[in-house]
Amino acid sequence: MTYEKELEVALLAVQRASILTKTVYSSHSKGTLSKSDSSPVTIGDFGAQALIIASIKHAFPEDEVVGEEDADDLRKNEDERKLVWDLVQAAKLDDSSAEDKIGGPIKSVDDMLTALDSGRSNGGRQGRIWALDPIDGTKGFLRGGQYAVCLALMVDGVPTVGVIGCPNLPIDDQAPLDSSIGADADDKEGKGVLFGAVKGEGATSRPLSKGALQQSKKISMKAVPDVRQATFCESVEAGHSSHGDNAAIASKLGITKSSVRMDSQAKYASIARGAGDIYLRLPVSKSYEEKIWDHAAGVVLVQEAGGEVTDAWGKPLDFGIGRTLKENKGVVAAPKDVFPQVIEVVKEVLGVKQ
Ligand SMILES: Nc1ncnc2c1ncn2[C@@H]1O[C@H](COP(=O)(O)O)[C@@H](O)[C@H]1OP(=O)(O)O
Ligand SMILES: [Mg+2]
Repeated sequence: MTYEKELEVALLAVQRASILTKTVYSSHSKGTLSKSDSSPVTIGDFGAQALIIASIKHAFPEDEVVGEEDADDLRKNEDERKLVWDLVQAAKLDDSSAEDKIGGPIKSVDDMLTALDSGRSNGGRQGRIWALDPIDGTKGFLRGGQYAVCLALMVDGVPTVGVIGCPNLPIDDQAPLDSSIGADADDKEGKGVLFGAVKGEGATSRPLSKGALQQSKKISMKAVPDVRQATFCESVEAGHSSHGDNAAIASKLGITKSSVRMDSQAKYASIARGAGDIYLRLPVSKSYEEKIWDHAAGVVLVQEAGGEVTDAWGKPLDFGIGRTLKENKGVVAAPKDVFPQVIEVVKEVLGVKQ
């Protein structure tokens, strides 16, 4: 198998960071830091990014990382720095040989800040670059809903390895999907999934709490013989994806079931394992540029599970031009057999609006 070590390191790194996020999620304050309401951040975001970058740099020192966060705030604020350091020290895998593969614990506060700051790559078309969202769907995280820890390796601008940790999704790949799925504060038995995929090698899921590679099961998208029966997923936040356009598209496709709303790349993961079928993310603001870390891992997962992903005009997503998908608008993901039908209707609905 190609990229075997990359997949293993990414799975272990995301597993360890997910353990960290779960402790923050179950705390009363959810680690909220006083930043903007539109783009919230928690101590969990900083801790998870530091742990994951330290893992990558241990295994692949030459690789670059595009990470959502940096260490500027923690360098200025001693109290926040201490909170994150305590979190980072406490997050450990059960298995010490697995810990060794990702470099063991971070040794000092300085090493933590250096790791956190190593996510400043500008991305690009050449070489090996990881895209990292330590907590994707922070609004869902704060609301007590879905969130995801997302990591992808891009090789020459192409998402090639994708790993997503979803602490609040049911382990059961077949569990019926609705907007309230897993959205309870309890850390119930049966929750927490770790998804992985390598280009050309397929996609898998396994319980997040026992991340042994042997436990992985192959996942694939569901066949959709009649698009009218499809389940479509969209953002909870109306500011991230136009609920109106999504509804118009569903109605033109003859879909009568209401949408499943969930935060984060848990949507990509859910359709990849056939719990849902279609993911629509239609632009609300003309100026917003989607970030590569919000999509790279999800795209590998869906492609490897038998799906197709493009922007709202049917253009391939271009991950090779920097930290954002600036040449694309919106995202549409669906199983290959119904994709042409879906994208035609998306273009029709958006075209009518122009
Ligand atoms: N106007 C916007 N359009 C699309 N996505 C957005 C917009 N503003 C923020 N986001 C991003 O959407 C992601 C969450 O998506 P979802 O709705 O699928 O949960 C977040 O990473 C968030 O970025 P940020 O973390 O910078 O706020
Ligand atoms: Mg995000």
